[in-house]
Amino acid sequence: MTGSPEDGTSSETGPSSSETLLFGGELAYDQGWNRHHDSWLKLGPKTMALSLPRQVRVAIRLAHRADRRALYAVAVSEAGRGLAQAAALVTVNALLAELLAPGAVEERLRSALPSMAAVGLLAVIGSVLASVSAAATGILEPKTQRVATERYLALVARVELEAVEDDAFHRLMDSAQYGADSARRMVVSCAAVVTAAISLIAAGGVLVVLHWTLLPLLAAMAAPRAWSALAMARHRYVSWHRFVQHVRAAQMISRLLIDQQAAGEVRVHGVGPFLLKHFRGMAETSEREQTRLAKAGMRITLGADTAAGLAALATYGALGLLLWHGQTELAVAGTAVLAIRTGSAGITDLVVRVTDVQSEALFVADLEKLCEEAARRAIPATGQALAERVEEIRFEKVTFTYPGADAPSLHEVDLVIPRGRTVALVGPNGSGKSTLVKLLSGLRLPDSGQVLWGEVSTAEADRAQVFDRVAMVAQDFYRWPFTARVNIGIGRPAAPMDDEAIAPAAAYAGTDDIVKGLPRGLDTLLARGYQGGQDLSGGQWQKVGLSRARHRDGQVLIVDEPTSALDPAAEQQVFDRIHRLAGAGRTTVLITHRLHSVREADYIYVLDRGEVAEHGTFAQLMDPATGTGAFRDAYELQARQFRSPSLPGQPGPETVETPAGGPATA
Ligand SMILES: Nc1ncnc2c1ncn2[C@@H]1O[C@H](COP(=O)(O)OP(=O)(O)OP(=O)(O)O)[C@@H](O)[C@H]1O
Repeated sequence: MTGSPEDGTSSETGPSSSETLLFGGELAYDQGWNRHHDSWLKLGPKTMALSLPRQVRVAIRLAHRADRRALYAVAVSEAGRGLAQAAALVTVNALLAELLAPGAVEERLRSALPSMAAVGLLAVIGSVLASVSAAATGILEPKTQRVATERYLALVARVELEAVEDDAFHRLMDSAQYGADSARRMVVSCAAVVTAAISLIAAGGVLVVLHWTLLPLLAAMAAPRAWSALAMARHRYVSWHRFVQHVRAAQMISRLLIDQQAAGEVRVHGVGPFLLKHFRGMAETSEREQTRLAKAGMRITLGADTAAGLAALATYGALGLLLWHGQTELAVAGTAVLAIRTGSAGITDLVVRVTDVQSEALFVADLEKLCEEAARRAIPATGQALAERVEEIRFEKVTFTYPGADAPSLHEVDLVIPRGRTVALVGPNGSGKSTLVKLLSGLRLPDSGQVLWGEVSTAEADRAQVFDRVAMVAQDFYRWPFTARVNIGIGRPAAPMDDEAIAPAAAYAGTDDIVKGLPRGLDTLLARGYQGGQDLSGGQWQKVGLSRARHRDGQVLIVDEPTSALDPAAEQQVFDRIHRLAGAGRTTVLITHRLHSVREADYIYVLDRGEVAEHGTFAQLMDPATGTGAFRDAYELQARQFRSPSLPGQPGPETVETPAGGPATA
């Protein structure tokens, strides 16, 4: 069956028509787990059995780190349960022998009493141990997940910025998130494997003692069910990988229908019915898959149950024959029936659990891989110490190319930032200003040349010390979905965040006035979509960002486009404050396209296509005798936009005079 994008129906195989229309083809999330698709299916029972100990070790190591006592409790109680089952089988054998022995009924009952009591006691012990195991697993599960998550998050937070922007590393991070959850589930599955294995060994052992022929009969009975469990697990796994995309896409469409940002268009453009139709299209595809899976499950189970039934018939027939020929006693046959039942359930359970452990282990392995990779790409925790007082930061022939880029973003840049001065970086879009400050602050390292903090280059320095001295308001500074207080205080997360500590920073950038207007003042949540949450305007956020940088109190303040969203009065105020800070001994690096605001900078570097086009003081750059014109032309272009010939008293564009007296060129 094929469908059309208009009716939202879908074909049996391949992408649905809704998928084709909305996503341009089969929607394939670039998730790490996709890579497991083949690897798991290639695993035969032998490989699975051989690799099992290693997977179990990984889970146990994590659980051990999470809660040693709970892990021991699970191990001991699961082992105890298996042993109790074995003991129960042996005791039942004795009990049946006593009950079926010749003699008076009263006599037989009396002699069987201890065995009866023992069977009862063993059942109680088994249930107590099962409860202990369930409780301990309940404690262990979330802790194991937390330990696994914390471990990789701590490592990931320390990797170089380059790794964060690397697609391959991102993919690994995606699958590692599943790994933490898998580690949790693996603990449960491992505990179940222990129980299933012990009860199987117990049943097998008892059968061998009773009559050796019963053991292969047990295997014949259990094999079809084990096979069906394995076959169904594989079916579900393949199906999940194929159809998880559809399910996710349907979820994504349903989220769009209630998305705050999309809400306007959903209503005004009538997008609602369109999305709803395709939601159904996507959901129906996965529903069809569920139906197919259910039918396949029915066929497999029917086949397996028939085979198991025939094997059971053969087993019980064999038992009957043994009895008939007097090769075994009735009591022994009774125990054998119990052992066969326990054993076949044990084998099926074991296969299912081992399959679970195996598939979860693939994700746990990803987690391990991520941790190794994150440790390898971590920012070194050691390095040369910076001088107490760094007199200047110097770029010496610094060249830097982003990974995968064709051309360098910075090329042989030389630049000096003296202590306590304001240095402005200006230049057209994409000229390398933001890249330069990333190298300055140690977030990136040069490919060649060096960035020196005093005598120490950032490549050799203890980078934690470099970061410690920098306060930064980047162009895309982060809007934390926390309270206003935290949004300022997070500039120095280890310091107190009380009113006294936050107030000066809030006042510095005019955030105090914004806070006064918030319903809960500093404790107002700045995140939409939560109760009591509120958003700010772009300019208000910019003030919060500046307050955060002020609160950080770093020796070097880097402000990248600090006023792009501010009104003219606020903009003037911010620049005044930035310059005042520099006067107080703080070094300031200012990136801006508002060229009039760099008049007061001590030094200006003009970048163009990753190179320093010219540098000097404002007066030098504006003077045709000393400036190349790169800065002066841009400055004049901006200045002219404020002068309109239609306004009385304003000169026309063609007659504009530069401050240095030279004619302006457009
Ligand atoms: N993460 C990145 N990966 C690859 N290339 C990048 C990355 N960031 C920036 N670039 C490239 O490096 C060059 C310099 O970019 P940069 O952001 O430093 O310019 P800018 O001067 O700050 O620009 P703007 O004034 O627009 O903010 C540009 O060509 C840009 O496309």
